[in-house]
Order: sequence, then C-alpha cells, then structure tokens
Amino acid sequence: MDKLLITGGKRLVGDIQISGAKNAALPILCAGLLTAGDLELSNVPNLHDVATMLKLLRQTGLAIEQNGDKVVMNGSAINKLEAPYELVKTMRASILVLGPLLARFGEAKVSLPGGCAIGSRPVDQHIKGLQALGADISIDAGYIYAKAKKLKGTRVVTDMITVTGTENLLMAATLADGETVLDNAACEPEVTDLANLLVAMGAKIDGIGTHRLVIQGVSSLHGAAHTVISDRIEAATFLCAVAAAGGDITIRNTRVDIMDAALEKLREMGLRLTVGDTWIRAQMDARPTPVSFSTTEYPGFPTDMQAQFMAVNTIADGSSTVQETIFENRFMHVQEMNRLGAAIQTDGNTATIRGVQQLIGAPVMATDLRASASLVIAGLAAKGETLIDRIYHLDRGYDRMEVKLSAVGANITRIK
Ligand SMILES: CC(=O)N[C@H]1[C@@H](OP(=O)(O)OP(=O)(O)OC[C@H]2O[C@@H](n3ccc(=O)[nH]c3=O)[C@H](O)[C@@H]2O)O[C@H](CO)[C@@H](O)[C@@H]1O
Ligand SMILES: C=C(OP(=O)(O)O)C(=O)O
Repeated sequence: MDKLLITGGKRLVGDIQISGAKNAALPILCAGLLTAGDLELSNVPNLHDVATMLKLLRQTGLAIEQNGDKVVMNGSAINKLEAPYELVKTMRASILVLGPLLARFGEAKVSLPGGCAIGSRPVDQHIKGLQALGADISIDAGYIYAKAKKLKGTRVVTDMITVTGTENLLMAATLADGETVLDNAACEPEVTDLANLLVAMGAKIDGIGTHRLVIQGVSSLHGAAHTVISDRIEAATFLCAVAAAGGDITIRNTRVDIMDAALEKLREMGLRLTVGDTWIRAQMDARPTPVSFSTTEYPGFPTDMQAQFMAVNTIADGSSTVQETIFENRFMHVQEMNRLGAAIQTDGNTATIRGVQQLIGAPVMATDLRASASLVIAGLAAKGETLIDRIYHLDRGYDRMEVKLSAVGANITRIK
C-alpha cells in the first residue's frame, strides 16, 4: 500500500497546473450512456475514480478511447445495464449510471453504495425521484433494480439538496416524456457543467445554475464535445497548502469565479491573493489568522474543503470553530491532526481548534479523500517527518498531488 513521506518546513514557490474537476468528470462520463453518438471530452483528470468509472462504463459495452486528458466515448453498442458491487464499493459515484441507463434502455441494475467513512450517505432521494418519474424500483440482495418502459416528466422536490441526486435525475429527465421540474436542485458548478454538456447533446434545460431545473424531454440525444471545468477543490487545496507552509505560488487553469467562499476565507487567513482570469497568485509569509466557518451547499463554504482549512487553522494565531452541516461524520482527520500536535476538540458537528505554534511530524493514517489532503497540508507545515498511510484515498481524487507539490519545492515522496 503506497504511503507519502513528507519532511515539513519547506516554502512552496512556483506554478501549479490545476486538473479537470473529479466531481464534474464523473457525471459527465456517465452522460456517455445517454447517446449512441460520440462524446469527445477534454480536461478529464488522471484519477483513480476516473479509471474506476471508465472500467464500469466499459463493462456496459460503452466504447471508450483515452489519450491523456482526452476521452472519446461511443454508446451505440451498450449491452449490459449493470453496475456491480465490486466497482460501486470503491466509488460511490457509480450510482450515476442509474438515471442514464434507465432513461435510455428502460432498465438498470445498480449495487447500493452503502455507507462510507464520512457518513451513511443514503441514495433514497435518487430512488424517490426516479419513482416519481414512473420507474418501478425494487431492492434485492444489495442491488437496486429499476424498470420503466418510458420515464414520464413530473415535478420532483428532493428532501435536501443532493449533488449526485440532482445529476442522476437531470440525466434521466432529458429522455423522459414531457416536462420535468427539479425543485431544490443542487447548483454546484459541477452540476452546471453536466447540464451544459447535456444541452450541447440536444437536451432542453432551463434554470441551469439555479435550484429549479426545468427539463423538456427529447426523444434522443446526440454526440458533443466538451471541456470539463477546472477542479475548484484541488485549486483551493493547493492554496491551503501555501497558507500553511508559506511561499508564493500561482495556480493555473483555474475557474476563479466559482471559488468565492474559499477565496474569501483564504484572504481572511492572511493569504495575499492576486487574481487573473484563469490564474491565482497566492503569497504567505506570516502565521495564518484563524477562520471560523460552517459548511453548506454552493455558493456557501464547501464540505470538500473543510478538512484542508482545518489543517491551516491548527497552526493559526488563535482559535476557530468549524461546523460540518453536510455529512454527519466528516471529522475523521481530527484525531490524526491531534497526533501531529494539533489542539482540536469536537462536540457533535462542531470542532474547536486552538492554534498551536508548531505541528510535529508523526505517522498518520488517511481515512477519506479530503482528510488525506488535510494531512498532506499539515505534514507540509509540520516540523520533521510525517508518514501518511492509506493514500489510496488521496489518489481517488487528486491528480499526482505529490508530483505537483514537489515541483513547487515540497519535500514529499511516494513510498511504494
Ligand atoms: C461525486 C460527487 O460529486 N461527490 C460530491 C457530492 O456527493 P453526493 O452527491 O454523494 O452528496 P449529496 O449532495 O448527495 O449529499 C448531501 C447530503 O444529503 C444526504 N443525502 C443525499 C442523497 C440522498 O438520496 N439522501 C440523502 O440523505 C447525504 O447523506 C448528505 O448528508 O456532493 C457532496 C456535497 O457537496 C460532496 O462532498 C461530494 O464530493
Ligand atoms: C466526498 C467526496 O467524493 P465522493 O462523493 O466521490 O465520495 C469528495 O470529493 O470529497
């Protein structure tokens, strides 16, 4: 099992190229199931989750060619309408094949994802929405069995805002009969990116980027070309790294306009930001100022950045509180950070962080994707060596993070 060895205390200086967004690429790849035409995608990140998704899609019969960040898919010979447990258990986003397979082929068999390290994460809203669209759904031996001769447009109001739930229902509704209204829809930029691709494929969608998506079903979708948006979470993770370790970095190929909540908090921390159209220069020479925040849906502060900001808060000059409102168990990194000398206490969904002068390197264990990233940030700031175990979590969602960090001066090595 790969590990990362970090010797902390090095300033980060130089340029970092940001990859395509994992959370946009995954649903966008699933949109390849909706058409018999060619989907030509670029800026697809080089991640384990993308590899898992391509494996899952290939076994349905979707033809896929991958060349660097380019993926070309053709869905004219799909013959297996299934997502098996072996793949779903390694990547929850596999549930995103359910809506497209059902809408185009009238049936699908998809393993139930189950819980994960950050919460129970049920998919009841995906199922409720598809049932409202006329699907007959049963659950047997850990699998969701869905059938519908033809989905029928209707109004769906989800109990909460769900990102992949919105994406599944949006893809399903594009091929339904008549009008579907998705109220309480997620408006994360990754949902918008998927919606823009679907429109390029011939879908009729109004309200893109809002909490109310109105879809007029069409009889078929055609091929299209699309560039996946830049990963705002990867970008903000590197900005947190420089906030913690100090230095002067410029991140490139980024979407500044979708990062307001994180950029605001980074400025509050004392990071000096100069912002261009597709780049952000970040300079940090002082101890960070602590920032308090509560995670919430877009455009609020993203839960996927909570752990990384907490890592910076551990060495800030003062105390802060962090509230996690999206997932019920997303503080797994706290005990690991405390092993590095951080002073964090949790009470339910609130963490109180008393900034310490210096973290001290130690062996720690990654528990989930963003927890792994937060430990990398803590390790970069810590004195001495930090050895991070179980970094397969990190590889799920970051494109060669240690290579990008080494290139800006970090002392970080992958140990096989
Ligand atoms: C691949 C992908 O895009 N993953 C992102 C997506 O996950 P994902 O789409 O799984 O997260 P959701 O937005 O669905 O989850 C939000 C909350 O709703 C709950 N819920 C959701 C669906 C449902 O049917 N029932 C239910 O109870 C979840 O348990 C959670 O508490 O959005 C999350 C919230 O921004 C991000 O952290 C993930 O990085
Ligand atoms: C929680 C995340 O991803 P997933 O939904 O794929 O588990 C994430 O990207 O932080």
